[in-house]
Amino acid sequence: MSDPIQNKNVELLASLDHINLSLQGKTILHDVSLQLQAGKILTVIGPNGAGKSTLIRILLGLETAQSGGVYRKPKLRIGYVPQKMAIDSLLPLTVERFVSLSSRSFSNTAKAKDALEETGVKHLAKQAIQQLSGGEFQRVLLARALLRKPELLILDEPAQGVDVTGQAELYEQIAALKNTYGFGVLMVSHDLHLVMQKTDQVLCLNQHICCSGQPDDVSKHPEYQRLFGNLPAEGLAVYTHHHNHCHELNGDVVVGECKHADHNHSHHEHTDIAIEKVTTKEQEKHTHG
Ligand SMILES: Nc1ncnc2c1ncn2[C@@H]1O[C@H](COP(=O)(O)OP(=O)(O)OP(=O)(O)O)[C@@H](O)[C@H]1O
Repeated sequence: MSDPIQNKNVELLASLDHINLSLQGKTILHDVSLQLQAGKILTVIGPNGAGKSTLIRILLGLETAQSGGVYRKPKLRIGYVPQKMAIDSLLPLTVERFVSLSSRSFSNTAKAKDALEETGVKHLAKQAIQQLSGGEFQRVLLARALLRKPELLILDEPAQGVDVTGQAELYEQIAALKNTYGFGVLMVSHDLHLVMQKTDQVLCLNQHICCSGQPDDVSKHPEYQRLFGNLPAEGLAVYTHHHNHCHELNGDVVVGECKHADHNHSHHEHTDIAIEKVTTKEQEKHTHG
């Protein structure tokens, strides 16, 4: 984001400054800048393979950019809700224990319960972590992140596996928690319409920053329109691809073997529209195909 901070009173928590990263000869991020401020929600949207998770990894210090600057406020406390987390199905682990284990004060289950209450899943405290639904698990991960008393909360697709009503509630809750605690939020999302309502700034990423700004402005931007626009809100389903199949470039599901080794990403290498209008029939194909 090239705009300078307008309000000097807003606390800068972290920033990326003209970040460039290539991996195995492929550009992953090109000249990406952003600023994260206390009390503000920045949402990064972009098609699969756009570099959203990589951008988070750079902010967290897990990946190093080839050029550009990364700033984190000294001793910045970051709460992180990952995109996915594998938990051993045989591990006897209650929700309460899972949350308290990840805290520095791991013996304090009272704090874990408070955090679970804040995210609306206290009633699940004694349940086995493996038995949770997708939406419940995301709320447990959110509770776990809150225990760190974050100044910056980073969420990588927090609403995956959550139905539309649940997604709206989750974004509502994140915004409410942000208002209560005043932390800054960086969120990666595919949920264009829902996310727009709760975010202060949107950054549309596709290796480079296609456009950024306030949600209303971004949604009218030609680059945003090219990537996500001209699709009616009604009947539009944007979903994360956890594939057991491949697509043709036109979006059709390939019957038979995938041509590419990495079929999770290969079909997203083109830079045009990478979201699909899913009709009931197509959804059925995805479910059963
Ligand atoms: N270690 C690596 N080596 C080579 N390429 C990589 C590596 N890690 C990630 N990539 C590639 O970088 C690109 C960006 O990946 P990233 O996970 O950041 O995208 P994303 O926007 O989060 O995608 P999604 O929405 O599918 O989660 C992808 O094309 C991915 O295949």
